[in-house]
Amino acid sequence: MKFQATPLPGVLEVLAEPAVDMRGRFLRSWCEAEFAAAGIDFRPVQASISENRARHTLRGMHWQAAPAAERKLVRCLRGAAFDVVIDLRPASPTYRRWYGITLSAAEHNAVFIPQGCAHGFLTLGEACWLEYLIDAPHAPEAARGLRWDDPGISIAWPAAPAVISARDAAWPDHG
Ligand SMILES: Cc1cn([C@H]2C[C@H](O)[C@@H](COP(=O)(O)OP(=O)(O)O[C@H]3O[C@H](C)C(=O)[C@H](O)[C@H]3O)O2)c(=O)[nH]c1=O
Repeated sequence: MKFQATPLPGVLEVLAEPAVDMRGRFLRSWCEAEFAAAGIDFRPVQASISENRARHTLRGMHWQAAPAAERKLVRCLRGAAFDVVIDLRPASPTYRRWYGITLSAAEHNAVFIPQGCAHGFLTLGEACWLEYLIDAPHAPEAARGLRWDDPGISIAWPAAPAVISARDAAWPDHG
């Protein structure tokens, strides 16, 4: 796997290096040693799958408050999604900046999200599934969010959401 920096410090695109033969592809989706060699101490304790039926389903923008903060590796297992990370680390030079990346099952690219960043995505087709590898146990009481169309963040989504949960539609601006 290859690790590519993004404009947000610590947010990385992780590119697969599939072994391709006449049967198909085999690719390493996570490797403690390869992450460590890239300077990333990432040991997941939870793997989750987000199955989304409709095109332009939006989930986000979420993060977990300390001490339940998470590092996440997110990839698309089916279809494609516009995936967005927002830097919410006050000491970061890119504080309150966002970065978007298209994740697809065809590319098998992934995005590594450090602690202190909000995450969300918009599906780009029907039947879009994403997999999360997370390095902290789920803590519902630590869930935090900001609205997907926060004017102070101004994410350039490819489309408005057609499907969004009431909770996600009701998050406040980040202020
Ligand atoms: C997030 C999470 C949820 N769950 C259970 C709890 C609920 O019974 C169910 C759905 O949870 P929720 O509605 O919070 O899921 P999303 O709205 O998709 O939230 C996620 O989507 C955004 C885009 C994220 O980046 C986060 O991983 C996460 O906030 O899965 C778990 O068991 N473990 C988990 O880590």
